[in-house]
Amino acid sequence: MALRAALRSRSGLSGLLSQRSSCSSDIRMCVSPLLVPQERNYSTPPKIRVEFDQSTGVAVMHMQSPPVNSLSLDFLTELCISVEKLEMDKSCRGLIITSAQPKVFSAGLDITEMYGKSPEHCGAFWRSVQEMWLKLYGSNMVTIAAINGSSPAGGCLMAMTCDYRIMADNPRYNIGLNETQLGIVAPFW
Ligand SMILES: CCCCC/C=C\CCC/C=C/CC(=O)SCCNC(=O)CCNC(=O)[C@H](O)C(C)(C)COP(=O)(O)OP(=O)(O)OC[C@H]1O[C@@H](n2cnc3c(N)ncnc32)[C@H](O)[C@@H]1OP(=O)(O)O
Repeated sequence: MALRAALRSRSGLSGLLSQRSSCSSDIRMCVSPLLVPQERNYSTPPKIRVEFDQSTGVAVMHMQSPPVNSLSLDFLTELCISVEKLEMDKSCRGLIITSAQPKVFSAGLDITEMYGKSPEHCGAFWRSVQEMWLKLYGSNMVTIAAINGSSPAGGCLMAMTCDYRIMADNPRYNIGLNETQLGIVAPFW
C-alpha cells in the first residue's frame, strides 16, 4: 500500500527525472558464490549509493561511478550486492535505479574490461554481467529505471530488466542497443 502510494505520488521519481542535464539492520550478507571473490576496494569511493525509506518501502539506488557509470566488474559486483541486500530486507518492496552522473544513466558495459584482460578476469566480468540482469529481472521488488540521461547498450539492458522505465524527456539523451555498430558479438549464453 505504502509502495503504491509512493509510486502514485511519484514524488521521488519526478524529482529524479526533472534533473535534465545536470544532476546535481542488521542484515547478514548472503552473497552469491559468483560474487564472493570480488572484494570491495575500500580505497575507492562507493560506486553505488542506496537510500531506503522505511516508511514507503522504496529504495533509491544512485549509480555514482564517474564519468559515465560504465558497467565494470567492480561496479556490477557492488550493484549486485546492493540488490541482494535489499532483496533480503522484506520491508523493501520497491527499487528505483537512477544515475548521480550528469547526462548519463549508464554508458553500458565498460569497454576497458573487454581487452587486455586475463581469461579469468574476462570470465568473472561476463558472469557479473549475467548476474546483474538475472538479479534485476528476477527480483521480487518492483523495479523502476529512472533514466535521467543517455543509456546505450548495457545501460539499455539494465533498464530493460526493470519492471518499469521512465526516461527524462530530453532529445540529447539516447537509449538502445548498438552492439552491431560496435562490432561486438554476443557470446554464447
Ligand atoms: C556483448 C554482448 C552481450 C550480450 C548480452 C545480451 C544483450 C546485449 C545487451 C547488452 C550489451 C552490451 C554491450 C555494451 O554495453 S558495449 C558498451 C557500449 N557502450 C557504448 O557504446 C557507449 C559509448 N559511450 C557513449 O556513447 C558516450 O560516452 C555517452 C555515454 C553518450 C556519454 O557521452 P559524453 O557525456 O559526451 O561523455 P564522453 O563520450 O566524453 O565519455 C566520457 C568518458 O567516459 C568514457 N566512456 C564512455 N563510454 C564508456 C564505456 N562504455 N566504457 C568505458 N569508458 C567509457 C569515455 O571514453 C570518456 O573517457 P575519457 O574522459 O577518459 O576520454
